[in-house]
Amino acid sequence: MALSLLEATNLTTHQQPSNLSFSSINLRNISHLADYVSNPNTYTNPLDQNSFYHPSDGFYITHTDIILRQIAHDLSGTFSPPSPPLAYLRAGPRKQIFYDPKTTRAAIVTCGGLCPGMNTVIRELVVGLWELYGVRQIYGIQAGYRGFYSREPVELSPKMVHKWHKRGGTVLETSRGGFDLNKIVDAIQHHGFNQVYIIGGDGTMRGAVKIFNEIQQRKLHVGVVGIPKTVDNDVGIIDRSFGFQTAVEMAQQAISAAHVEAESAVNGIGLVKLMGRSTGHIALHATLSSRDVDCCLIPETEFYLEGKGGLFEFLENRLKENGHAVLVVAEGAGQDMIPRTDAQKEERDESGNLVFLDVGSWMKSELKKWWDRDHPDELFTVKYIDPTYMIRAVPANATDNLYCTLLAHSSIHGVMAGYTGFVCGPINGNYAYIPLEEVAQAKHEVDTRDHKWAWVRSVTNQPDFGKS
Ligand SMILES: Nc1ncnc2c1ncn2[C@@H]1O[C@H](COP(=O)(O)OP(=O)(O)OP(=O)(O)O)[C@@H](O)[C@H]1O
Ligand SMILES: O=P(O)(O)OC[C@H]1O[C@](O)(CO)[C@@H](O)[C@@H]1O
Ligand SMILES: [Mg+2]
Repeated sequence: MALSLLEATNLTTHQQPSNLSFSSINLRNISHLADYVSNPNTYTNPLDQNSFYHPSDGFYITHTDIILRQIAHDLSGTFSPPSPPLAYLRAGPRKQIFYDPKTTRAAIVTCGGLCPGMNTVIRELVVGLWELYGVRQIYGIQAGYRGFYSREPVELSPKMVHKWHKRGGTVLETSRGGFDLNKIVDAIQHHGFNQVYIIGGDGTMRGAVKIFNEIQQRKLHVGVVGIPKTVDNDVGIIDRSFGFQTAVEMAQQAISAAHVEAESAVNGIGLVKLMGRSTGHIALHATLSSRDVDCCLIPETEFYLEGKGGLFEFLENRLKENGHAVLVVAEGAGQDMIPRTDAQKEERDESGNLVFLDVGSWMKSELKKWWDRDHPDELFTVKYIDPTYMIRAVPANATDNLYCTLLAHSSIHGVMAGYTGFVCGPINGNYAYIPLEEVAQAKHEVDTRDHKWAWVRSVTNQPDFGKS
């Protein structure tokens, strides 16, 4: 929705800041309960009475507070960001809310794979709803989407969740599959939930869009918010997903171990497989942080093993020069090179995601075959480390914990203000409300044409596999 700036802000001309040079903005519309529930009641934000807050001028965020998606601009005009510039509503407490805390019943669910910080988000949703808004009916849905209709909700309180941020995983439990739209929305109605907090990855967000649409269809006074969780960092629009930094930090340990093993062997190769189904962000960031890596393979770039410019030639040179090499492979890399049986071609997990073969084991065996063929009389060692679940089944580090807290509180403020069908996340360091559908469709892949991937290649000196 493109609005003129004056329309978007309702400012009179004399109030318009004189140095504002955007003639219009593309402010992404966030659905609101008032769009389809007739005459919803409104209340003054209880933060007004909260002795810790003392809301002063500017404390409450208004519908005129926006976050711009694109903050880098080229004044020469060589690089043109989208015009009109994309903007999102800024997250934060609103003066007027659309829920009576006494009748608010919130449900929290976690879906998909684990990610550091899930428990922190749950904890902070509970504590935030309780302490900031005085909500007392807060429930955890167990075992993912299927838990809405197959398990009894668990009542949550600040006392109960007090230490959850110290624990990895999700105390509520999670699962894949089990998405039955009607059963889920029926259960939401049956339990009288009027706020639903959905923590999950791309698949979860696609499910959340359907729940939100169905709730609108049924004209229910129920707010739906998605809190993006993905250790792979593959959710688009937001700066990064929570838990990602923790995972990268954990990956360092595996890379260091692989390096030590490789260095301590004759012609030693340390091979590390890291998570990343369709994106190589963890592998890329771990490589850049570690500097022990000689080659990083990600799903976004193809590679080949044999011949000129191939991986084996590169490793051979590395072994000649240094006596050892470290190879990092994202789990989704090279999947089309691994032979699959017909049954394996069809294998899917409960959510319908293709089951990947273990690229690390395959690579280890290919490396051995190559060396035995080309250097039958020389020693050679491949040490394969697969820290897959170790990097995501840990509690969040301090930075991610803080991030989870702000994310949870910003989500609560948005829902209490009547917004629905949105995702909360940081854009250029500021928390914003983004339409759920937009996030469900956006994908965040490694851009192999940008400077970060060039850094990886310059740090490792790895081949470009015929790309340039
Ligand atoms: N297109 C879809 N429509 C409705 N529900 C979906 C859809 N895709 C996935 N889901 C449901 O969302 C839940 C989580 O999906 P999935 O297993 O793909 O994990 P995810 O949310 O992508 O998290 P991650 O991949 O980061 O672990 C599952 O219950 C799955 O059934
Ligand atoms: O074994 P699980 O629990 O299905 O999770 C594995 C998947 O989860 C992810 O971490 C995404 O959350 C992927 O990188 C990986 O393919
Ligand atoms: Mg996913």
